[in-house]
Amino acid sequence: MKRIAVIGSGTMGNGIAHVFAQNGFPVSLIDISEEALQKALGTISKNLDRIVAKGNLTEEQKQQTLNNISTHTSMEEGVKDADLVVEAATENVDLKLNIFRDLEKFTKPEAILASNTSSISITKIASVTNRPDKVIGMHFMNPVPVMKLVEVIRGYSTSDEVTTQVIELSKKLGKVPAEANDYPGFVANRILMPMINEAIYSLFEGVAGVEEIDTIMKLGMAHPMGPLQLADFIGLDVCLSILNVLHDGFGNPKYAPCPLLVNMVQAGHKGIKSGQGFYSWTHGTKELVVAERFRK
Ligand SMILES: NC(=O)c1ccc[n+]([C@@H]2O[C@H](COP(=O)([O-])OP(=O)(O)OC[C@H]3O[C@@H](n4cnc5c(N)ncnc54)[C@H](O)[C@@H]3O)[C@@H](O)[C@H]2O)c1
Repeated sequence: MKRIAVIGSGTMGNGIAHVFAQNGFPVSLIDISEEALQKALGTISKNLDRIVAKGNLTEEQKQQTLNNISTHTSMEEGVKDADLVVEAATENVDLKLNIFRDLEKFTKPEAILASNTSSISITKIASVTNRPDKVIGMHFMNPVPVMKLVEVIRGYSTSDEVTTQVIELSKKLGKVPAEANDYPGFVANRILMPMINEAIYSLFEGVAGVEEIDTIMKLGMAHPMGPLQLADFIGLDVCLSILNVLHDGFGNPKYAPCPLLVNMVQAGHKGIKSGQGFYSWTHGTKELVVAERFRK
């Protein structure tokens, strides 16, 4: 696999383009918004500066990395030569199905089509193409240049050959791939989201406060941050939507989202992105201040 196309240049797309480009792959970065593309290039350049400052990359390698990236607002133009497309557009089923219908038309028939979706069925995405054996999940973690894991998700019809190719490619990026089958939440979110939901239930039922829950899980389990802080980072709306996918997909009440989470999202308290969640983020992300509502 030589030429890569990345669809969507937001949080994940710019990181995915960055790691491919830094590892010598020519990347077409595609977004419907020219502004998003320019922002992504700025973010990639800043992130590369950080790697240069640490002595892990030369200024020349930084330039080569940036030269490996071309930007496009036309999907047809951006994907025409791609051997692998990684779709990292907004998490919305209909939007992704439309993108994959277009990819079926605009890519070479042998191209592998991957999605970075957190929760949408790879099998469902594959069903709108004529090559379900070549459709696969490549679930990178945020921030992509830092996080080692790629959860490789096999749809119901994904071939062994394509899975092996994607696993080998992930290793070439310096990542550690781990294979999972396509069931709701795959592995990462199937385990993470119930933990976050249980933390929210513990708060909702008055078992402990925000700081106590996060301190217990952070220090007791050696997690880098507590589950409530992590939920604020991920976005409470994103957590709610993934819990709904688990709840609907398995029909098991153990995945039912905590009513407190539902209320917070309805009130627009979505975590860092809205400034308020379990913590108040109005002063930035350095200082942890428990949101007023949860102060004792
Ligand atoms: N943010 C995370 O922590 C995270 C982690 C793992 C996986 N994901 C998954 O990655 C995907 C992207 O998430 P994100 O957080 O980067 O979203 P984001 O909102 O930051 O970026 C999405 C980008 O997609 C673009 N876009 C929308 N429709 C498009 C189209 N038709 N063609 C091309 N571009 C289009 C938007 O303009 C935007 O720039 C989602 O599927 C999400 O579930 C996110």
